[in-house]
Order: sequence, then C-alpha cells, then structure tokens
Amino acid sequence: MKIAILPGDGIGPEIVAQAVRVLEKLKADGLAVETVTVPLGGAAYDQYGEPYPEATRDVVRTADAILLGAVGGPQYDTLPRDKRPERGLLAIRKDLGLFGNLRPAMLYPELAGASTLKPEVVAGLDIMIVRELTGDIYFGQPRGIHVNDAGEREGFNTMRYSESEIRRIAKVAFEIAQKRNKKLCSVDKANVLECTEFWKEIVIDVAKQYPDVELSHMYVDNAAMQLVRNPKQFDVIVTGNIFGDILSDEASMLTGSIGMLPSASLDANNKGLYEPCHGSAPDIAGKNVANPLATILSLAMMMRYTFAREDIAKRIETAVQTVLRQGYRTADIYEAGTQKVSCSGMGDAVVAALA
Ligand SMILES: NC(=O)C1=CN([C@@H]2O[C@H](COP(=O)(O)OP(=O)(O)OC[C@H]3O[C@@H](n4cnc5c(N)ncnc54)[C@H](O)[C@@H]3O)[C@@H](O)[C@H]2O)C=CC1
Ligand SMILES: CC(C)CC(=O)C(=O)O
Ligand SMILES: [Mg+2]
Repeated sequence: MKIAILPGDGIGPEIVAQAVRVLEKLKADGLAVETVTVPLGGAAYDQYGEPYPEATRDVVRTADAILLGAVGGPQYDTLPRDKRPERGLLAIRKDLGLFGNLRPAMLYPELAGASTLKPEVVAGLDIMIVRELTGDIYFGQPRGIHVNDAGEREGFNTMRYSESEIRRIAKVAFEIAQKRNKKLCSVDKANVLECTEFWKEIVIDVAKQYPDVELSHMYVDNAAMQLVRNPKQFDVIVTGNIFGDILSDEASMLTGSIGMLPSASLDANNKGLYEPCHGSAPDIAGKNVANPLATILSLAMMMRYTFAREDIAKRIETAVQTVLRQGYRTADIYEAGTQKVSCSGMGDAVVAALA
C-alpha cells in the first residue's frame, strides 16, 4: 500500500498524526505500508509558492491512496485566488479525477447525547451522502469578479454539469443504494436552476438501469430541513458539489460533531483521497484539542474502498467504537460523566484499542 500523507494546514497536522499512528500500528502488525509525506494548501504555498505544487502532484499521482488533513487559514485569505489553499484542494480533486465523494453520517450510539437532535430522532442514524466532487459551481467557468456593462463591480460563478458527469455520479450512488437499503434521494433545486433540472432528468434516466432502487427527489431547501426534522427517512442521498458540501456539514451535527464525519473521494477505479469532512479549524489549531476520529475513520474508508480490506476497516471502526464506549471524548463531543482527552490522547486510546 503506497499511501501519500498530506497533513495540510491548521489542525491538519495534529489530526493526521493520530491517523498515521494507527497506520504505524497496522504496519507493526504486518501490513505492507509505505508512506510519503508531502504538502498541500497553505503549507505547500509556504514551501513552493503554489498550493498544489509539482512535487506533490508527482507523489499523489503515483500513490495508491492519499490521506489528507485539511487546508486553509486566514493568513492565506488575501493571496491571489489561484494561490489560495482551497484552490489546491480543488486542483488535486480535479487532477486525480476524484468525482465521487462519499460522506457517511453515522451515529455511534455512545454519542446519542452529543447529537443536536433528540436521541429517539437519531438512534440508529446511518446515511450515505454521495456528493459529486469535480463539477458544479466550484469549477464552472466563467468565474470571477469584474466590472459589468453597467460599470458596477460584480462577482460571478457558473453552475454547470455535463451529462456524462451526472451519469457517472448517479451510477455510483445507485450502486451504493443497491448494496444498502435500495433507497436513493436525489437532491436538487430543479424548480429554479436549469443545471439541476438537467441533473434530475439524467438521474431519472440512469434509474432505468436500477429498477430495484426506489428513487425520490427533493429540493435542497426542503432536504436541509428534513435532515434535522426526520433524518432517518434518508438512506442514500446523491447531490451536486455545493449542495453536498453544505448538507454533509449539516448532517455531521446529527452524529455529534463535524469531527466525526469521514470521507472518501474516489476516481473511476477506486483510487482515493481520504479526508475528514471538516476544514482546518484555525480557531483550535495548535492546541491539541481537535477531534482526530473523522481522520482515523477516513483511514478506515481507505482500507475499505481502495484496498478492499474490509477486515482492517472494521478493525479501525471497532477501535473507535471501543474508545467511545470507554468514555473518551475530545472537547467537541464531551458530555458530563465522560473523560475529556486531547487530540493525541484520543490517538493514544485508539491505538491501544487496536491491540
Ligand atoms: N477539506 C478542507 O480542507 C476544507 C477546508 N476548509 C477551510 O478551513 C478553514 C476554516 O473553515 P471553517 O469554515 O471554519 O470550517 P471548519 O470545518 O474548519 O471549522 C468549523 C468549526 O468546526 C470546528 N471543527 C472542525 N473540525 C473539528 C475537529 N476535528 N474537532 C473539533 N472541532 C472541529 C472548528 O473549530 C470550527 O469551530 C477555511 O480556510 C476553509 O476554507 C473548509 C472546509 C473543508
Ligand atoms: C474548502 C472547499 C474547497 C471544500 C469543502 O468545504 C469540502 O470539501 O468540504
Ligand atoms: Mg465543506
């Protein structure tokens, strides 16, 4: 397993260090793992003047899988736009063709009290959000800030999806739905946006190849509301890049914290980049208080999707469940009666539970 490690910025290095400790434990137990650490985002800009430099590109293109922390920070917000850390993240996703972003929102029963919803509303919650990751308004041209014909400054972005982009992500979502509860909800804003009206039309067409999957459609505003009203009505959600970005952050709070939500970003051959759904959390960076579990759970997803090692994925996920059962909590999921631990303290507990 050739794994590229991209710590990134803010809390990135702290949380990735804990996942690397898990990897080292697996290696000590006999797993053939080779890692190379390279910068992305602000860290890459600091070293190379580019958020996705050639040195990083060369390594990630030949790696089997990539583990990323997060990128970004206020110190980079005034850079020219193409130098900003977030552009480096968009660039690596595009460069590697990582169009399929899986974001599972699952409630560990031990965290029922940390969820923002009542325990009876979230008990057993297990939703898979399938977010398209290399199209939509995050990539569409034209984009920019200019002076318009009326002589006024204007900002603009373009929401675009080609038929093939919609078909391939719909296929991913239908296949995941087939392996789960055969229920797929496609989220759009087809009532006002042509781009997502087209999305809906193509998803309906792809559905003909999956007659065993029950397809429904929901406008994104209603979906945002339904997620906090009755989240268990959803099993698999498929949506575009921006709606999936927003809905997955929302869904994370049902599981207790954004620090619990892992992700896999896959190409057509299951080569993948694995990262927590959250950002670089500059407000808590360098304090050793961030929750590393989303990153550790992303490593489990790597074992499952890229390396087809369900046994190792389960071993990591069981270790996470064990530490939660033992009562260890980082600050974001802390409740009275549990034991507060630091980011590295949580890493210690997970490594110990892996034994
Ligand atoms: N995939 C990535 O690399 C992403 C990068 N970003 C970037 O991250 C920077 C900060 O963005 P924000 O909007 O503040 O979002 P954020 O997700 O970094 O933080 C939002 C809130 O959640 C908390 N939080 C996030 N992860 C946590 C963890 N593991 N444990 C405990 N608390 C956690 C933070 O402390 C903060 O209060 C920006 O530069 C943004 O562009 C944002 C989202 C994704
Ligand atoms: C920072 C953005 C490029 C991405 C984002 O928020 C995400 O992928 O969750
Ligand atoms: Mg996001």
